[in-house]
Amino acid sequence: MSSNEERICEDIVRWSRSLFERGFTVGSSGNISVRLDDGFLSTPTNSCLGFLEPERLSRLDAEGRHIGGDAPTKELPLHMAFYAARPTARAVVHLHSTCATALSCLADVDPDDAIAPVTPYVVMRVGRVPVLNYTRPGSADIVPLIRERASRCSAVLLGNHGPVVAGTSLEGAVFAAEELEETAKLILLTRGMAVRTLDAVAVADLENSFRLR
Ligand SMILES: O=C(O)[C@@H](O)C(=O)COP(=O)(O)O
Ligand SMILES: [Zn+2]
Repeated sequence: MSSNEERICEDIVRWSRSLFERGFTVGSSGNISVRLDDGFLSTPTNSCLGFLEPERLSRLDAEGRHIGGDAPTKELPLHMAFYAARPTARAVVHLHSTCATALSCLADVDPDDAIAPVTPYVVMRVGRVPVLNYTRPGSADIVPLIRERASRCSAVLLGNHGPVVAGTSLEGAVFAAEELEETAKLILLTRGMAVRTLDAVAVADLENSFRLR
């Protein structure tokens, strides 16, 4: 393993532990992958994000075939679909964070954008977040749904399941997943209240000035 790959493995372990310790995901839920120059690294299936070991992370070739480490997350089709749709994506983070998952279960959420632009930071970090129809966890049925949305959206909610966020770096994907969760919390906290959202001019200004693709 190159020293660069070793460093990325350490980063995956460190960010995963941080997310777990702050309650962004529990048990063995959630998974993370990173795109390398010649393949991918992912968290192993059934692993707890709080207790990963760098040498046991799954190694995949450029086509997503398992070539080393423990067996990869069963959500590999989902991760690979994001990378295919977003050439600039270097990392994908899937969590079962509570509030974003709650939004993914609500029948009256806008399926084209579950996260209203209530603060500037969510526009900068996350953008539009569609809700995809429910598919069984690990099923390749999610692939066409991701293909349809992911070139325009860096984050989605899997229906009745939870958030998935792609980023141009691992840190960026983690920050976006955290911001998505915190904004979902704000949306739930203010449900039924007269919420003022940012107008289209403000949203466009933020997207043009700050949005990472
Ligand atoms: O919800 C699920 O079962 C998966 O999406 C998940 O979060 C954990 O799956 P593995 O990464 O295969 O452990
Ligand atoms: Zn899941």
